[in-house]
Amino acid sequence: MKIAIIGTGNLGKSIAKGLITSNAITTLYLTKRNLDAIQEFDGYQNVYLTSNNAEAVKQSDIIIFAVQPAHFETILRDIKPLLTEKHVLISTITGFLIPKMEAIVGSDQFIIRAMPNTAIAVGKSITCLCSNEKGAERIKIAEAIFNRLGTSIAIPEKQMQAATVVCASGIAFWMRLIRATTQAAIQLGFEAETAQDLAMHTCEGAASLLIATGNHPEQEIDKVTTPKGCTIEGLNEMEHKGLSSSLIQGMVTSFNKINTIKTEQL
Ligand SMILES: NC(=O)C1=CN([C@@H]2O[C@H](COP(=O)(O)OP(=O)(O)OC[C@H]3O[C@@H](n4cnc5c(N)ncnc54)[C@H](O)[C@@H]3O)[C@@H](O)[C@H]2O)C=CC1
Ligand SMILES: O=C(O)[C@@H]1CCC=N1
Repeated sequence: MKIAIIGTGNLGKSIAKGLITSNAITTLYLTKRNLDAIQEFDGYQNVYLTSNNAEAVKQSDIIIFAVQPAHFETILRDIKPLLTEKHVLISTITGFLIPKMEAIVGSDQFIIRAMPNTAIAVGKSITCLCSNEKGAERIKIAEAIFNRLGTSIAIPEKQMQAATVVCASGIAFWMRLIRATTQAAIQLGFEAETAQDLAMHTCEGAASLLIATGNHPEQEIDKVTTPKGCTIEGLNEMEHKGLSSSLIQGMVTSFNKINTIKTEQL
């Protein structure tokens, strides 16, 4: 696959790492205005670094946009004359709706929106996808790419904002939980490095159990909570302090914020 990433920042770099590691590319063009920050990709076979978006678009079939929302419209207008029937446009841009993209490049383009997260760098992103009518003909290509870099799921565009909070921002939420459990482990006597190992592998184990079994979290909790034991004592104390409520309220607040920000201000 000949892929270009337009805007190789935090997310673009994560996607690039995933694509390179999984050998998913024939050629990969990475664009950024200042190339200093992406020199780590210099020297990989068939990976080209450039600040010339037009060049990257001309040389590629699949164009993944990962710029800040405020920059996207200008970039789309600039590359519009270069688009041909080979191009599939995949936008990761938060809050930039398909009708707005169609108004710029036309509804006859293959347009897909993807909401991955930074775990794409290690092939573990859950990526939500939606497309315009034309793009539905190419959604399989997007699924093929993102399934190599984790798991993908097709959703209606109206759920993309919620997917952003749950999956993209979700990485930050889970990191904070891992950090908090690490701090607790240190207080309980582990060295910092060991404490983090214990916290992150336990987190991975919990998620893997649910993925492998399809069980509900409470089924797995029931297996751990010995009557009158330490687990239920700790769990109930966390709930008295508002653990579940705090997470739910935080995510709803995050969602409300996304819905109030105009694309130009994001
Ligand atoms: N960071 C994340 O975890 C996620 C981000 N997103 C979306 O992805 C987009 C990018 O987010 P980040 O990577 O966090 O932002 P970022 O600011 O780290 O990266 C954007 C990159 O685009 C480059 N850029 C700006 N103008 C350009 C141009 N004209 N040509 C080429 N490159 C240009 C910038 O130099 C920068 O490196 C945003 O729209 C965000 O909503 C979506 C899901 C997750
Ligand atoms: O925090 C943000 O607004 C963006 C959207 C998802 C990840 N970063």
